[in-house]
Amino acid sequence: KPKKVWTLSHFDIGRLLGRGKFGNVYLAREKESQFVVALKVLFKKQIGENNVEHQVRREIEIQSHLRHPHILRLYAYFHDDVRIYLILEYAPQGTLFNALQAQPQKRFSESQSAIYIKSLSSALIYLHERDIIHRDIKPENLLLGHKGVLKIADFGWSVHEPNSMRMTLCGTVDYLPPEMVQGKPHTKNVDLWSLGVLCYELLVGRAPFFSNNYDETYKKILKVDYKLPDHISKAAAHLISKLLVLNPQHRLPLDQIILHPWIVAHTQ
Ligand SMILES: COc1ccc(/C=N/Nc2[nH]nc(C)c2C(=O)Nc2cccc(NC(C)=O)c2)cc1
Repeated sequence: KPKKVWTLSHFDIGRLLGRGKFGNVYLAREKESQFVVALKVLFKKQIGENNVEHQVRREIEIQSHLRHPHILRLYAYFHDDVRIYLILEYAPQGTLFNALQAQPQKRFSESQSAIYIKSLSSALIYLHERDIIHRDIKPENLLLGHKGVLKIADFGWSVHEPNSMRMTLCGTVDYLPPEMVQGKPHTKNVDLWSLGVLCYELLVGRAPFFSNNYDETYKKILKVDYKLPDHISKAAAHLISKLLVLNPQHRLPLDQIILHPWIVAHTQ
């Protein structure tokens, strides 16, 4: 099927959805079909200045071929002299980061958390089968579609609210696994660690190794130094303890995560 060449004139541009380091995300509607999308605008100048052209190309190449219910679609892309435009699936309920903040106790129930972890695990199985790793699964990079269906939405450029305090110049370090903190090469098992960090954060409302400065956080990560509040069930605590494991090879594999009693108990 010949590739359609898209231009900005094919779209009505709507409100700003969020800001990012390399550009902003706007609600948009394709004029002919009235199909609603999210249009992410990346500035070539910033991309050039930060030497991430190759990363942009690779991320677009990967993302445009992925088809999974829990991975945000990249439908197409186009560019002009100044910007690159990504035509992305629109997820109406916004980021999981925002949804977490909106919770009365800033945390989700065990059932809701298990549903999110199962959705993510199935997306990661799909990605790992294709040797795609390190999808940077933190709440800022996860979106909620119709009916609150979770979607991995990162391109490697986490798009964040202007006020998401956790953003540092290179993004939050809370989710880094020990091997990456030590600058060792990372394998797909980094995703298992991040899944454990996310599971903790969804249930508790803060990251397991959170502290006020990088060095403190790094120290805690390398010692796997975290505590679980009493309200966390034994089953959830068990799953987290099988993911926040120093040795990447000893982390619970994805196919066993979706069969874990805590996941099974909450997702039928
Ligand atoms: C400010 O309140 C909002 C509520 C919902 C949204 C929905 N965004 N949905 C998206 N679909 N596809 C993409 C890509 C996006 C997206 O990037 N959203 C986005 C980006 C940065 C920040 C936020 N903020 C929130 C609160 O979700 C959303 C965006 C903003």
